[in-house]
Amino acid sequence: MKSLRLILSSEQFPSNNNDPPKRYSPPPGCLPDEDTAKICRPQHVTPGGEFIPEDLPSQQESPSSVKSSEYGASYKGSLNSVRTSSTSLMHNSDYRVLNSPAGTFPRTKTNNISSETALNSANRTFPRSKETGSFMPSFYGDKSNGSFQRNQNGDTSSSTCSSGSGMSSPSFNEFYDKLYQVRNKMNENSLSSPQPPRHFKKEIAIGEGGFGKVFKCYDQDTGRELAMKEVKLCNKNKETSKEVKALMMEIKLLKGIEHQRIVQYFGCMATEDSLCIFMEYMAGGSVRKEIIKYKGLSENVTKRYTKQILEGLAYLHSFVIVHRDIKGANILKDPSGNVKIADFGASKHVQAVCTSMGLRTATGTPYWMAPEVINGRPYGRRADIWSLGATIVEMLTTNPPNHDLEAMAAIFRTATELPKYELPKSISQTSRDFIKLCFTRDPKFRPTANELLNEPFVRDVL
Ligand SMILES: Nc1ncnc2c1ncn2[C@@H]1O[C@H](COP(=O)(O)OP(=O)(O)OP(=O)(O)O)[C@@H](O)[C@H]1O
Repeated sequence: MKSLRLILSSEQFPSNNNDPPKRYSPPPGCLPDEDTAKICRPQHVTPGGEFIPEDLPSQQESPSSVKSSEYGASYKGSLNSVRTSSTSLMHNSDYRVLNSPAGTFPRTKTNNISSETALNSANRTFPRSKETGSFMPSFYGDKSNGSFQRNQNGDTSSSTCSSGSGMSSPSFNEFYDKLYQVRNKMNENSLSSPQPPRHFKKEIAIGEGGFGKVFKCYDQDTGRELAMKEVKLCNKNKETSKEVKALMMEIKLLKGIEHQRIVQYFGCMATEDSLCIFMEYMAGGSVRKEIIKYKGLSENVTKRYTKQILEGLAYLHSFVIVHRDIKGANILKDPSGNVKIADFGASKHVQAVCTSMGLRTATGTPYWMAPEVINGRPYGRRADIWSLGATIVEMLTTNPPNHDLEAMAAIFRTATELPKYELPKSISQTSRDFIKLCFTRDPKFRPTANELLNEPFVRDVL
């Protein structure tokens, strides 16, 4: 087992892409000891794959009272480590096995990624390969698809497991119990959360993503305006129905996530030929549009948005939800110029629906993605922090790091090197330091959202 642990830890960051394939799973028949099992245990609690075991706060915080010093881990000293590339304080284990498709990947090869059009078409979400869960060539093998459930005895268990047995340690059950509580809390919240419209009028299309169009809608019973993401259902089959059901379940639960920095889901509806997801209408459109319109944002606006994104992330993370696709296009503005995080939790299901219909949903790029995500390695909430760093670069310069590279080249660069970007000369050292913190290569040393909220870059922003 010791040797297995060594393999596991040596896998964290490949120094060389030519390294031979490595696997997370122990050899057949091998029972994992507790540490190994911790890493190999199927980690996703929901079919959505957003709940990923890691160090939960000893007392799960109330979703409405996210406080700093969450999750026990501290990154203190990591700014120094960023600056000096030397050692940092150790965090508690922050490894998770990611089982589900996630993130972004190139659909088409663009010859000129630096062109606005190329980047726009390339910044959509893409399901990774089911087989590998990785954006890198499939070196790393094994991914499980754990889904969280309680058995009749009230024990928590996972429906599938990549490494087999050894899963009955009390601490695992304790851990899954905590997640179960979080899930229940969401469930409770969702009962009192806003409902989808019963009668509505579809208005103009306000945007289009990789999976369908987004329309403005008018609720004919209440007079409120909403946004509706419509995914066309064609070539339906059994698998499609299953995925649609899973999506609807997930949205029902995600309705329980209510926060001023999060775009509210209202519900979901499936008709014969389409699937509609109702959410809060954000009249200001996406930050991506603002970036393009104004050819980048000022440092002050960037700080303000960053603080608000961090507040939203801290809240999502308190539910152990990893967004996995933080980027300008998923940050939406309300009429007063405040931003909220959109598109969390459901995109994987939407991808699954489209994939089940044989649609090529592959879009997007990995420019915002953390190295551990690209490598198909265990990842968690800190992957969102890396993407936030890329989003800050996007806000300040109009493009994420490595945008001058073709998507595949960018994948390799992110997997092996620090991201390349050039900030305007006028940008302060405080901002530069903050971005570097987000780009802390080792997720163990990367700060959490709550920790970042105490950084000078955002601390005093009103
Ligand atoms: N709730 C909303 N309110 C207002 N506009 C929205 C809302 N949701 C989405 N939009 C607009 O629709 C556009 C497309 O959104 P969508 O989530 O479908 O795609 P995306 O995030 O740009 O790409 P992908 O989902 O493929 O990664 C957004 O960029 C935004 O301009």
